[in-house]
Amino acid sequence: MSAEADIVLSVRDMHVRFGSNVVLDGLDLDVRRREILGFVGASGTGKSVLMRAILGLTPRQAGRITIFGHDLSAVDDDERILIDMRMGVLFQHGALFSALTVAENIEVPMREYVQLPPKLMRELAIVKLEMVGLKPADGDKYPSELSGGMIKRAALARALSLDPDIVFLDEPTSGLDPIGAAEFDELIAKLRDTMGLTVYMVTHDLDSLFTVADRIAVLGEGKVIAAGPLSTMLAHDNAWIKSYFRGKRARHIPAKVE
Ligand SMILES: Nc1ncnc2c1ncn2[C@@H]1O[C@H](COP(=O)(O)OP(=O)(O)OP(=O)(O)O)[C@@H](O)[C@H]1O
Repeated sequence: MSAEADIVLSVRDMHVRFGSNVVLDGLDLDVRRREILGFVGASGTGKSVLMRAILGLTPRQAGRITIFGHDLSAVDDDERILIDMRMGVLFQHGALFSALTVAENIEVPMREYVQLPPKLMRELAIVKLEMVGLKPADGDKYPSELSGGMIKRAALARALSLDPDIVFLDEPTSGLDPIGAAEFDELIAKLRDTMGLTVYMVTHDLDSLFTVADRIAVLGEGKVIAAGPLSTMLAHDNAWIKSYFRGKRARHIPAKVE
């Protein structure tokens, strides 16, 4: 496979601003098939904006997004729907519908994109629940009856509803205790290994970056200022990257340097 074919998502010269606030200023990024890419940057640098712009939820002033080989500005509505079906999203805080049960939440993308008999949708929802380590009976619960970790898992099950090729995770371990966060990281790695998923993960969680990210991209001043494995970050001389990866909080974590 050529290096180009191995790129699932590429962003070129992305510009996003809100009024005079320039957030993304000529950003380039590549995401490779089956990798777990950790995306980091100081608070407010535009990580969520970039993710939302890739998903078409935030307008961009300029830039080319190519996903699964399709230039997004050149696809028609039908092609766009097929592309959207191949992308799963876990928004920060889970964002489940509170009036729906967990199983109904997982069925939302199925109802939106494919016509399936209700019984089959329920069976598929239960398969997704089991994939993320929840029990079939959890499907009948409402989000308010779940722990924080269960909400993240349920939201992940919903992101996996249509068997996507890539999932976008916005701070998936925020709000979890260290054990819960480590279990969630393990789950993401397992799903990548078993389903061949590509994972785009915005995170502030150093443990996640040290343990499951294959590559890390750092956002600063509207651009990706560094991208590579952890070893690249640990050797980088940019001041923010140095203090983030080699600062006081990082030094206790045993690094898995390649
Ligand atoms: N809809 C919007 N309208 C106006 N400004 C916005 C909008 N969305 C984001 N911004 C601005 O874009 C900038 C980047 O925000 P963003 O949420 O992407 O940061 P982030 O890197 O994800 O931060 P954090 O790590 O704190 O979540 C901020 O200055 C924010 O105020």
